[in-house]
Amino acid sequence: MNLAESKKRENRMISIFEQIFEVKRADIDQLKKSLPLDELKKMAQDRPPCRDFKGALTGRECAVIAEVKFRSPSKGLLRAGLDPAVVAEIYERNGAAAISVLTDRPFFGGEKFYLNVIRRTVGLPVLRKDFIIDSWQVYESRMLGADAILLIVGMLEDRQLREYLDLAGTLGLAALVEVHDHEELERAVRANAGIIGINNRNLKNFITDLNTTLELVSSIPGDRFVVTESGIRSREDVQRMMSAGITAFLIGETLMTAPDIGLKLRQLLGKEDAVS
Ligand SMILES: O=C(O)c1ccccc1NCC(=O)[C@H](O)[C@H](O)COP(=O)(O)O
Repeated sequence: MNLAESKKRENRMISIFEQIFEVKRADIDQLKKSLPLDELKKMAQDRPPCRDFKGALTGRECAVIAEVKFRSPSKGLLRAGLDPAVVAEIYERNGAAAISVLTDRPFFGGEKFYLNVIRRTVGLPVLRKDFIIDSWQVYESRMLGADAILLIVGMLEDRQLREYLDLAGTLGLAALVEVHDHEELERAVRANAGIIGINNRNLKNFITDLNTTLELVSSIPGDRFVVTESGIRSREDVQRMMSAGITAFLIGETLMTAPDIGLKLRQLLGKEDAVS
């Protein structure tokens, strides 16, 4: 790809990222009208306690957060005709530590109700993977049955990041705070994020590069838990990250496009012989 082509691609991708933001904003404004915050807060309070997301990841040599992701802006359709609960059950049976669920419909083919359905099917903690840009969505995540939420630093101001982190904590939700470069990492650390996800995917041009994790990991204080996200394709990729001290991996596309999802997960975990 020459420079002009790469610039063109980046501009096209930025516009998708902006579109995601606009669609979310409009969606939330609409939802707030049909479900006022006070009502939502009551519904969120009535939920059973959250499962321990961080606890599920710690103490393992290799913990995979396996993602239920049917399509993506970068790759289009990843998998059709599979029940999300069946996918989650395969993940649990084959050694996943937690499940990540895309709840965005227009760009990722997800649904909010998947959270509850999956949580009732498996015993693992469930991460809501969406674009959180309003505190309303933090309450909504709790109401929908999430045990953890994703906060993307690049989409939030410092004030929002702190507010949503505090709110998540108050509601019993864990927060995976996602960064892609040094500046975002510094902001996440300053905001006191306990679980930091390094996204190997550049959300402006969608290029994935595992070196992103290798470059950032040494700047993360030792008291924070690190997850590497996106672009992990093989056991070799996992081992490369493990040599840098990474023990937790968020993996979507590689699992969702595998002919045998359970086998692929076992291979990534280095347990090819496990019973499916
Ligand atoms: O996956 C995309 O194309 C994408 C595009 C724009 C914003 C976010 C995107 N993905 C969300 C994720 O963070 C991934 O689903 C997750 O890290 C897993 O990545 P992968 O294993 O590469 O599917």
